[in-house]
Amino acid sequence: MIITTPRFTIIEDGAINKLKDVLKKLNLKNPLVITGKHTKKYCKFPYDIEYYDKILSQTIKKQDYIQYDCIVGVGGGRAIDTGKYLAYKLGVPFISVPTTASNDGIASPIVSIKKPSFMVEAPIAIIADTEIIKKSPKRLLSAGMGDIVSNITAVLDWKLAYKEKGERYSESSAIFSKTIAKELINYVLNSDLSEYTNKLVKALVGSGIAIAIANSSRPASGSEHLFSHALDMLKEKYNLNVNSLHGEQCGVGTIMMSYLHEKENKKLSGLSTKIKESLKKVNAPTTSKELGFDEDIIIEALTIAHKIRNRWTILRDGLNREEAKKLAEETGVI
Ligand SMILES: NC(=O)c1ccc[n+]([C@@H]2O[C@H](COP(=O)([O-])OP(=O)(O)OC[C@H]3O[C@@H](n4cnc5c(N)ncnc54)[C@H](O)[C@@H]3O)[C@@H](O)[C@H]2O)c1
Ligand SMILES: O=P(O)(O)OC[C@@H](O)CO
Ligand SMILES: [Zn+2]
Repeated sequence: MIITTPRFTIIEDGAINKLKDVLKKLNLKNPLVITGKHTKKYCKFPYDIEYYDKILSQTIKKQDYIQYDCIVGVGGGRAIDTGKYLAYKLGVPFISVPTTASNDGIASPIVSIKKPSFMVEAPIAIIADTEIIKKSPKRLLSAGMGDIVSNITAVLDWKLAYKEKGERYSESSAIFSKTIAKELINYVLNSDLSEYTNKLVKALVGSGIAIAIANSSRPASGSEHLFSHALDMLKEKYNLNVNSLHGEQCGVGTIMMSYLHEKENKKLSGLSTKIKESLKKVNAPTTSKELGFDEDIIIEALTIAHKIRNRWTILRDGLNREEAKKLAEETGVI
């Protein structure tokens, strides 16, 4: 198993201006920049630029990109994910330049733009300009909290799979991932949030690295992500016009899945409420209404989540409609 982690990680105001130095250190000379329409304004570099939706609308042919020796993703989750995917297809390194902090894709060795998500190499460098990220839409920064609290239930599910199914489990990456989430939750609940963005970026980078060390998304993706992926599936199935973000969906999923864990383990009592309070403090959604879904979609997502992928979690062989409805009601999600 080859574990790849970023060579350089820069998290500071003005970091984007160091892209040239990082390329030089890595002996990379001709990048292609992948970005989105709202974030092209940050790409003040002398390199070729393509929009991520153009890349996704066509079949990637290696010969069309032969002149580039790396890909640089500048933007939100989809821009970064598309750049990471293109780099994988071309067999060249990827440099992640997030302009917001909405999920841990900024550092993870995972491509989610194609379903199901799959492992690729970690970005060779992460350049997180906190000055730009701080100015990004607040809603995106709230969504990032959802992809961090997810680590709590992801690790609980991973431990359950180890105990009940003998699945491979890495204590070190589990503790790393869980601690990142607990630290951010405690900071959010006990502070004025003045350092929130900086701490969120570090947490998302750490979460991506925990995935790299485990060589699996297990430290950051459990039953709460199954619920989020189920919502994504239902959005497509029913052609729903709901623009909820990955992190927002995962946050609501974490409230419910931590409640299921709490019911089986007295030592966890109060966990779901604490998670909900931390999401509320950063204005992240905590109900189906705030997410934009009708109650019956939430219930249906809960009943199909366990089938999304072969990953053993607290959902075990799945909830029926009554159990799903009860869970969503008792946690205040519906
Ligand atoms: N690979 C992984 O580990 C992983 C994990 C979770 C999600 N993802 C990917 O992330 C996507 C979701 O990402 P998302 O929640 O960021 O949504 P998104 O990428 O769909 O939308 C983010 C929006 O915010 C805009 N934006 C970003 N930075 C901005 C800035 N500084 N100022 C103004 N606008 C800015 C972008 O242009 C975009 O319109 C998923 O579809 C998936 O592809 C990947
Ligand atoms: O493996 P998945 O479930 O796509 O998870 C990846 C990432 O979303 C974890 O935060
Ligand atoms: Zn996630």
